[in-house]
Amino acid sequence: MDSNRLLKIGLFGFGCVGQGLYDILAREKNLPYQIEKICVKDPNKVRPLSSEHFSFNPEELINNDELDLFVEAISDADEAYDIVSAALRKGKRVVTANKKLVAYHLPELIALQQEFGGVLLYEAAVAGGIPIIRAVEEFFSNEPLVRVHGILNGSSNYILSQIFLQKKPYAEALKEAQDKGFAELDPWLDVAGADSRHKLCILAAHAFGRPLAPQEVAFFGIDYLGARDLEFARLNGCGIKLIASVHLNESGQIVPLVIPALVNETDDLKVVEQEFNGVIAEGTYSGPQLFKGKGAGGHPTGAAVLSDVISIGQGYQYGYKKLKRSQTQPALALDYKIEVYLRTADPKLIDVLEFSNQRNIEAAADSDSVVGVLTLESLIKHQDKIREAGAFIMALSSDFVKKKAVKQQEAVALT
Ligand SMILES: NC(=O)C1=CN([C@@H]2O[C@H](COP(=O)(O)OP(=O)(O)OC[C@H]3O[C@@H](n4cnc5c(N)ncnc54)[C@H](OP(=O)(O)O)[C@@H]3O)[C@@H](O)[C@H]2O)C=CC1
Ligand SMILES: N[C@@H](CC=O)C(=O)O
Repeated sequence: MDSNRLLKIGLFGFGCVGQGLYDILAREKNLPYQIEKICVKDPNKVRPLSSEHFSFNPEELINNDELDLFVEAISDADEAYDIVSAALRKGKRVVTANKKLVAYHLPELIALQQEFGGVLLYEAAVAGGIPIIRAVEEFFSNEPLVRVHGILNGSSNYILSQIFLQKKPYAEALKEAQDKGFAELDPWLDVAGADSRHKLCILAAHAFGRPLAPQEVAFFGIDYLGARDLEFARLNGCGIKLIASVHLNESGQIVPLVIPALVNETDDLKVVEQEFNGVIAEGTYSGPQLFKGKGAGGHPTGAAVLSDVISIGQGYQYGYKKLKRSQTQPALALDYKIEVYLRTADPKLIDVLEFSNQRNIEAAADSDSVVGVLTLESLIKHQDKIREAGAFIMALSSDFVKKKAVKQQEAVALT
């Protein structure tokens, strides 16, 4: 292939991410890439480009052999799966930003690449503009990682910043995250922790050679955060961040979890505000390194997609080095213990969870708050009950390790 030739891109999706990529390519005129055709869904939508740029039929793009590579940036993970797997079956090169698609189908997507000779990159799917997949895949390819943890969802981090720094109500902050294009089409994915879970599953494959199925990972979010929880955090001199974390315990078993956590002033993640993400990759020898950058938004995500486009154009593909080297797949460390705070209107939930070292923090007319120790098994098993009860649960530290002194809380009136 002529290395100076303009490479033609077939783009799926022209929302926040698709337009972000388009805009960057329009500004960076020296790059030998051109978006040739864009597939979207709604024929009645008013577009910023003329109609000849668009198609409403994914197959028209997939079957167009003049296109050199594809970028998939649509909002529907199931339809994205159809598009990406069809393109890989034709041996095409594909870049996707869709974390749910990758988290649910990674082993199959790897197999499709091997069988048909296509390539799939997805840097934008985890932590937006931060090159964290490339860092754990390449920089840490030989150094064992102790832990990877951090803030992987820009919308919920934006909401928490607005609540803590600007004292805005939750609903207003969520609306802003949606208006700015940070949130998923279904924002439950962001605020309930499901989007962070998808990203954690992908990270675990590259960091520990252990692709996690989303069903294996317990997830909790900020959707039930209330005034009493904010007061509890403030009383302890802490903020709250939505943390996704994965590490191996002393027996080599894996501990994945998504859960809000208290962060104090000395926590490296405390400085990560607004739509930024922060990921700490802790190498056995290199120690902890904080990667901080914009986790959502058209330009940061478009830039990550563009980096993949350029890399794929230059022949790069993931080596899945740790995955290929791993002899056995670590089991979940079900007996792993984690210190948490729980506030619930259903006192029976506290009994069901089987806390150890339980201490009562507050008994109010409408809810009880306790701190204590729960096992990973209890969190996995009872996560639906916790959600259904509308309870708010958070870890007492962002790495689940450092013990925190928790002050007794006076009853505070809900505002
Ligand atoms: N927003 C962000 O900051 C980030 C988003 N992502 C991921 O990137 C992807 C896109 O997100 P985002 O740009 O925010 O989403 P938007 O909702 O802004 O845009 C989605 C686009 O997908 C198109 N679309 C939906 N279904 C289909 C379909 N079946 N066929 C063709 N086109 C379709 C829509 O078409 P139409 O215009 O006709 O409605 C729209 O153009 C998602 O997977 C998201 O999780 C990843 C990182 C960051
Ligand atoms: N909705 C996501 C977008 C990027 O992945 C987020 O808020 O982080």
